[in-house]
Amino acid sequence: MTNGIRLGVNIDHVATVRNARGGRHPDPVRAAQVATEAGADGITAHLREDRRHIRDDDIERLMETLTLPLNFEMAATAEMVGIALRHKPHACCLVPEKREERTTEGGLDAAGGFEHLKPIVHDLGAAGIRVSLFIEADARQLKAAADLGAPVVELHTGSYCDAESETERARELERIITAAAEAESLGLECHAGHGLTYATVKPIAAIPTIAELNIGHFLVGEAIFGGLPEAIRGMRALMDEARAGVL
Ligand SMILES: CC(=O)[C@@H](O)[C@H](O)COP(=O)(O)O
Ligand SMILES: NCC(=O)COP(=O)(O)O
Repeated sequence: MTNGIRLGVNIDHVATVRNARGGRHPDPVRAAQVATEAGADGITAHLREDRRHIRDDDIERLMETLTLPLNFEMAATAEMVGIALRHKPHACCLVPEKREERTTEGGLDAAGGFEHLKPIVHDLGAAGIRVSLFIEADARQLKAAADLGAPVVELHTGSYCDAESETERARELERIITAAAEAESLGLECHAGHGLTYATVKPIAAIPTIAELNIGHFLVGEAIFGGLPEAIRGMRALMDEARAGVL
């Protein structure tokens, strides 16, 4: 951990490139090793129900070889809970999934899905897994996360990153700042992620109550041009600058 904020590197889209051709290259588990050497604080991998990027075998190999904490992103389904309970990763982040979406649209409806989520959060927590809920920066969802007994929330930064004007981006940032403060007052550890880039990371990393950012797609894209270690080190440097007040 550096300056109080951790960088979790999401390796999903290394698997997207591999799966475009089949076979084994590029290997997301090798990417996790490279990320470890480059100073990542954790590795995130999302086993989608349709297995479009990360596959079961990747999770098995990560659990065997990884020296960093694994943040296992998963839908709140019986199948995924079974996989999580078998592997017991450091953390499970419950995310919403739609078959037809290109990427994770919006946050988990922790309030609307309270009764469904309650036993899942309980069972994962009872197995010693740190449960996180990937939610929108919204007071109702934060309250539901706290009432569910999840120790962690991850705020979806997609709307902030995709904002089409500076006014809209400022409004989205304000929502995240307010939610991060609310999370702290509810006793929740606060993470954030989705769509973050060199251009958008600093205002989010500067929020003092955010303990972790999970970043993947942009880093994998940058790796094409300058290598994965350089991309990770570049992101790490921006996060550290933001934390030190250099915006
Ligand atoms: C939940 C989330 O934000 C990530 O898992 C991530 O964006 C990579 O997976 P997808 O792009 O498949 O949503
Ligand atoms: N939970 C967000 C994540 O792991 C990374 O999202 P992205 O940077 O790949 O969009």
